[in-house]
Amino acid sequence: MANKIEGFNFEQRHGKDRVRVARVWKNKEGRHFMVEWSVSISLLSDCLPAYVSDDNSDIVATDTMKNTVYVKAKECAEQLSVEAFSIELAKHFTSYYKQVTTAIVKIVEKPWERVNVDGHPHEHGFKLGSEKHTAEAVVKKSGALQLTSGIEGLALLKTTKSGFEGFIRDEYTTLPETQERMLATEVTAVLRYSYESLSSIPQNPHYFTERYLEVKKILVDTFFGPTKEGVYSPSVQSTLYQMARAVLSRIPDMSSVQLKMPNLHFLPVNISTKDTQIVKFDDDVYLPTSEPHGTIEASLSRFWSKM
Ligand SMILES: O=c1[nH]c(=O)c2[nH]c(=O)[nH]c2[nH]1
Repeated sequence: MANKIEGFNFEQRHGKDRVRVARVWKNKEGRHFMVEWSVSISLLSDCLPAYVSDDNSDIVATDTMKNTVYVKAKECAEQLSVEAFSIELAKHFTSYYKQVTTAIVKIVEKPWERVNVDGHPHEHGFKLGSEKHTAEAVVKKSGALQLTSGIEGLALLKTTKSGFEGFIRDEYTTLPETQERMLATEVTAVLRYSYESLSSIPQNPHYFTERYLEVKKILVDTFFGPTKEGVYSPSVQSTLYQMARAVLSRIPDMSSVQLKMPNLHFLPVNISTKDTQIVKFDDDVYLPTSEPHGTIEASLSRFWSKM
């Protein structure tokens, strides 16, 4: 919210970060379903008097925002996607309070997965997986919507079919060219949907979960290639582009993909004394590192996208 006050420009928003909620649903057959979410809410609202004249009468208390998360979780009779819940909450704040013009709700889902015991899915047992599903809904009073889904911490590694050659060589360069190296990364993806209003989104409560799983599969399959022969990566940049392109070409209702793919280096190990070599690297012993690491990121969007 931009305002002019006493000759200054003033922008403000308020909200509640990291409201943690877990929700369990039980079906008639005795199977339990659960999610754990960390919800962050930010409201753009007409509440200038609270800042400039000590009048809180237009303020939605952040404590109320926190309570609303639990009330809305209770009201969800069936399991729903993290996207659908973020839209539900954002819609509530913009429609319930006349002061609120825009609500931004971001949720990070903890990756609880049903366990298998002796090859059978457990009715009420879950274990923590790795990568996280995120969603952000920005909803305006008019019903205008911006929706993104995300993947955080998708760690991928392949032990061959990767190289890096032909880069700039100058008096600062020591990195040898190679057609054989390890390639490891931890993908962060932000996926923007093309829906622009609340009334245009798919009503199936699992729709966005299905798309999320589909995107994850496309990213992973493109990174690795076919199971036996794999696919050669001439750089992280090239692999990133192939991954982003595959998502946009196969998911029609996504308008843009932003990928961050750090290059997590595995350094060849060579150890020698002044007389002998104790360990000679033969694409076998590596020193895994996390610092420093390369940072490679890009976003790909359709021409008609508003991003
Ligand atoms: O795939 C890579 N891209 C780079 O930009 C880069 N830079 C570097 O040192 N190694 C690599 N690898």
